[in-house]
Amino acid sequence: MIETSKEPVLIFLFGATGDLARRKLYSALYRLYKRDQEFAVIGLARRAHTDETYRDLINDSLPSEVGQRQHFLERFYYRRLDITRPENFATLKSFSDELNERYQLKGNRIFYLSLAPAYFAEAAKNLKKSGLSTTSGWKRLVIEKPFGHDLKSSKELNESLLHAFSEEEIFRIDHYLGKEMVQNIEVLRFANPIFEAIWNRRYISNVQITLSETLGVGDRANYYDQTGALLDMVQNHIMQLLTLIAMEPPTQLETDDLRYEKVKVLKAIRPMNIHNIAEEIVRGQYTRGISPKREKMRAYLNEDNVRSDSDTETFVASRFQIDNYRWQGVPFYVRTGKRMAEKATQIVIQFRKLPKNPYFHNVNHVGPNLLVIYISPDEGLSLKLNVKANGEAGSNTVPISLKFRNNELAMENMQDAYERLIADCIKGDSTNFTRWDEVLYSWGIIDSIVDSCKKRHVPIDYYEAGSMGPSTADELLEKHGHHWWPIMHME
Ligand SMILES: NC(=O)C1=CN([C@@H]2O[C@H](COP(=O)(O)OP(=O)(O)OC[C@H]3O[C@@H](n4cnc5c(N)ncnc54)[C@H](OP(=O)(O)O)[C@@H]3O)[C@@H](O)[C@H]2O)C=CC1
Ligand SMILES: O=C1O[C@H](COP(=O)(O)O)[C@@H](O)[C@H](O)[C@H]1O
Repeated sequence: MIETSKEPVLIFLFGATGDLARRKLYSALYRLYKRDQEFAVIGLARRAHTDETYRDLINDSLPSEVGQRQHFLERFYYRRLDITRPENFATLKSFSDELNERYQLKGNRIFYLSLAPAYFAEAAKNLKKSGLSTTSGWKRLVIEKPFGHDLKSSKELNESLLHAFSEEEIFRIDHYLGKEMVQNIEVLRFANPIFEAIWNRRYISNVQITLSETLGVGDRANYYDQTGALLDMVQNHIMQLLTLIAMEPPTQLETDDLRYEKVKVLKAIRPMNIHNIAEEIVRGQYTRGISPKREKMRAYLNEDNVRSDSDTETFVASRFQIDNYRWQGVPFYVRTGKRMAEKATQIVIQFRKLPKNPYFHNVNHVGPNLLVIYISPDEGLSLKLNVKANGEAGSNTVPISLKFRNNELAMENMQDAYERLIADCIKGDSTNFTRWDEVLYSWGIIDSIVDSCKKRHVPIDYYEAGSMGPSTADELLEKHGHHWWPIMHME
């Protein structure tokens, strides 16, 4: 049983009618409620709702098997609010004091900004101006991604937030850091001395990080068409996974020890420039295609609210190089995209070949050792080895996999990413949230890509919806003597 702090809290949920709230946040709050977390929620957005119709909306967002809904729903209240109107914030003050008394919430407050990023700074400013962020308990600001749209805007955003909240009170959420197997990377690496010995350029040939999605842009084109895969997925989730794989062992597992090590990796990633960009990155966009379920899928350009001449990338593949002792010369290949053949998040660590292959007569090819970290939908690990083929001559080998799989029952009872991160926020534990300097250095790398792509006019390569991306993404690895490992499965 996972321990959550029982500190009660009043949650101000901005963007209460939005996609993220409906798809993830209400079910995460339900699970926290089931673990006896005490809270009340004021849902905030512009459209008209009464408390009752808001509770209906939440009810509809919960999975069908959820029981005991009524008591859970009763702690949700709705107030109409436009972020751009400070007077709307002022009217919340007496209501929040009333809820604080009614539910004995000790003045503790979380302001969760599940909003378009353009509103983050204004929301923080109005929270301060209205006095809502002054409270007798603790206060925390949870801020969704993306944190700015480039280095300059992220610095401006951070400065505005700091007028109302301190760095310790700002929880920049990256839901990948709440995933079970992402949190397991640190344990796998630092609790197993056998890996520490070989986790470096002498034994590792390359690292491959894949975040593939089958979904298209859906109804989020207003956001996505301005953003693209590089900013939506690489700047945050992929950079975080890469730093967890590449960081040095921290001396302790305290919040800042881990984050310092992650920042060191980000500082060592080689920025892109106009001379190398065309070699290091592939930008793709999906055309129409057929889904694995044989359904027709539209091209990105035909999706609702996408500009008809949009050159937004829905796929990115790139090679990153880390200029430090441990990783010099080891490529970190990453790829992510919408409308790909399969939904999967996995990391493959490919070890170097034998220095000399004594099994060259072997009928089977002696493949490299692979450590695969399955993040989703499968959760587990596998280590690919070569062993003697049963009953055959000793020189004949077969590949086998040693596997660990999170068992399904355990997975059902496990916290999901949002639940775990909201619980951490209530506890005041920011280990799995992004510190400001992580954001800063990550934007530095992304800016170098965006600027170089513009100057070199890196084109969009088209891929059929339902495929694994454009063929140029394969060529990106082939020219370095590597290839993408297909998505692997645990069974
Ligand atoms: N959806 C997802 O899968 C993910 C989203 N995120 C991030 O979460 C955040 C929210 O995304 P998402 O839920 O998809 O966005 P949506 O567009 O679905 O929702 C936006 C919410 O903001 C409200 N809103 C819009 N304008 C105002 C305003 N002026 N004043 C007050 N409220 C306003 C909307 O309600 P109303 O129109 O009624 O005002 C709605 O509730 C974004 O930062 C996004 O990047 C992060 C990871 C995944
Ligand atoms: O942050 C985001 O993540 C989701 C993918 O998350 P996952 O947990 O389902 O892998 C992505 O669809 C969305 O575009 C992006 O904003």
